[in-house]
Amino acid sequence: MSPMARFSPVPAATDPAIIRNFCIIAHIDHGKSTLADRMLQSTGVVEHRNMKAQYLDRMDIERERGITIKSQAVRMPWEVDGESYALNMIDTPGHVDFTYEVSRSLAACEGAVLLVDAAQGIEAQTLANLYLAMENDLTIIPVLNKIDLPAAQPEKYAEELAKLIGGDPADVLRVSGKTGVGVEALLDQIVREIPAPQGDPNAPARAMIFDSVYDTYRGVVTYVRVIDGSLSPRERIQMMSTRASHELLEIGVSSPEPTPSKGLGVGEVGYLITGVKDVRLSKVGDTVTNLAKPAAESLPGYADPKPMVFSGLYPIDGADYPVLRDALEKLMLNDAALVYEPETSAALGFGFRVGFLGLLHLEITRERLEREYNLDLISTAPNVEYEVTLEDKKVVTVTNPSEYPEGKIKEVREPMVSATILAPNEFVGAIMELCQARRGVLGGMDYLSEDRVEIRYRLPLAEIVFDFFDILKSKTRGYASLDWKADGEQVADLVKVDILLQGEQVDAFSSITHKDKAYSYGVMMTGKLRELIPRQQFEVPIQAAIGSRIIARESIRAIRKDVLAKCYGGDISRKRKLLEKQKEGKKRMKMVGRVEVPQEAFVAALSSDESKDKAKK
Ligand SMILES: Nc1nc2c(ncn2[C@@H]2O[C@H](COP(=O)(O)OP(=O)(O)OP(=O)(O)O)[C@@H](O)[C@H]2O)c(=O)[nH]1
Repeated sequence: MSPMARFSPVPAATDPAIIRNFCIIAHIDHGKSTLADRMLQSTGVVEHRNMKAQYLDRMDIERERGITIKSQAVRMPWEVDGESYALNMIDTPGHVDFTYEVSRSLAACEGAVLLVDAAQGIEAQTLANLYLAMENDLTIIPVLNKIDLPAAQPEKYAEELAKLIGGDPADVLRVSGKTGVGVEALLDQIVREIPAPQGDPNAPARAMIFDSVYDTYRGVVTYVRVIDGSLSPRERIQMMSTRASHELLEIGVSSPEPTPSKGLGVGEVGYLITGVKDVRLSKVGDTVTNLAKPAAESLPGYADPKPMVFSGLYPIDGADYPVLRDALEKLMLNDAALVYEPETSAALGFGFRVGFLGLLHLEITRERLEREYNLDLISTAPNVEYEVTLEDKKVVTVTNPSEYPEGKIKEVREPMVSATILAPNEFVGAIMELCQARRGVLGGMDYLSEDRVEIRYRLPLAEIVFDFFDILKSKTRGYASLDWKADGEQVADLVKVDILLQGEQVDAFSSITHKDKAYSYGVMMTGKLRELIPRQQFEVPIQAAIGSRIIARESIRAIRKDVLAKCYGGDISRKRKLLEKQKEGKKRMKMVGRVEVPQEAFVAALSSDESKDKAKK
């Protein structure tokens, strides 16, 4: 059958009975975006010749890295037994940093396609997403993808999947997003199994915002799912959390290009444009209602995304500070999860302390700043947020090691996560060893099948957020998968390690670490700096210290050479020339006390190898 054979136009007035709202949930790389592409083709909304891989991933970075960052919603027509239906598909991101996007998308659906790679089986985010879908009472359609792969084991994994959600392995659909096999049967199944949306068409309008995106030409485009009532163009709407009202300039559906419509009714998914310029005014999780006839109660919202990782961003060239400030302001219009505030560092000058959802979010933001705004940036070593209680009971929140209070400290609390790791049995020992070394506490262990195990640990966020996943992957030959979520905080034995150059503290290198790891951080950093800082006219001691106690020490020997030595002839103009030349070179140096530190030393010392690996992915 040709891809166009089953095409029928989107029905004009959408009766909720023919609407199906669904999302595709999966572990990263199990093929969501590829399957979404194939559905767009099968339903005829994207013609074959216009098709490009990952149609819905519009940002350059998304395409290059092959990952989905922003969710998208598309409406597709589909016919079953001679009846026309409107399917709203919401594509969701898969990386753990963006879990909050998944939960928002789920709340807009009645059903979810649970996609599992037929060559990999269930992974940690398969479970995490499945649990999220179950919490939202969604109908789950289990599907094995990539059955075209020679390594696919559909029988084995159908059984695993059926056992997990309760059902018959024969009911697990088998598809290939690559070849298109089984995709039409899946679309039929979506129509048959996922319930039509229910809502009161005569009630005051209530629509839930599940995404909002900044567009340079159109301002903020807000994606909503209508629960009750309807919204029409030109009416005034109200955001229920802030009571702010706006005029609806345009309303429509994405199919997949934005197509204006006469309105959106119960169960429909579409977009709104109000001329608002800041995504924070169109908050995800908020309820949109009609200003003239407002709803009494808003829909249950979801939590605001909370930044987990903080890092200082500094322009290498101090003159770029205003460019960085404007760039962050613009990025924030499009990224409600990004938070920042100005900060100054004695070593690095003026910059910003920025909060991110995770390391991938940090890397992507930094890359966008450098690429889209032509900036060269130094990012300081990332850290989590600590809560410090002083002897006088005052509580200080620390997102930057240099803010760590000097006074008498009663206790320090650090954020914790509960982590789930899935791996083949043979790696249990290696995984436990790693988690133990990261101060983890075993929560439990379950066998999913005879050769796959789910291990649960409670760990400090700081131990898991930076290089944990890379190490886990290498210890398990790439077989383990990891998912985690925030899980309160705990009191811990933490200290601040300072790095001193010739007795002068360099704030950019300070770090908050567990007491047991302070020594190794000190040794690592002093060693790195000894390599990176050139020799000076005098000897430079490099020390690592906790308070006034020195825990590691290196030193850079002095150079003997005196630049003026060769001018003993006393020619004053030659002397001056030499000194001028030296001054030029010094411009690219930062002075820390009397020590000249080249800009590159900061960049190299602060860029950990693991973040470079991430950037390559
Ligand atoms: N052989 C084969 N490869 C597939 C199939 N579906 C996807 N792939 C490949 O699997 C990889 C990941 O696919 P994506 O569609 O980008 O995965 P995703 O789940 O959307 O990834 P995120 O958006 O990052 O969560 C790509 O290299 C695809 O080409 C399939 O049915 N068969």
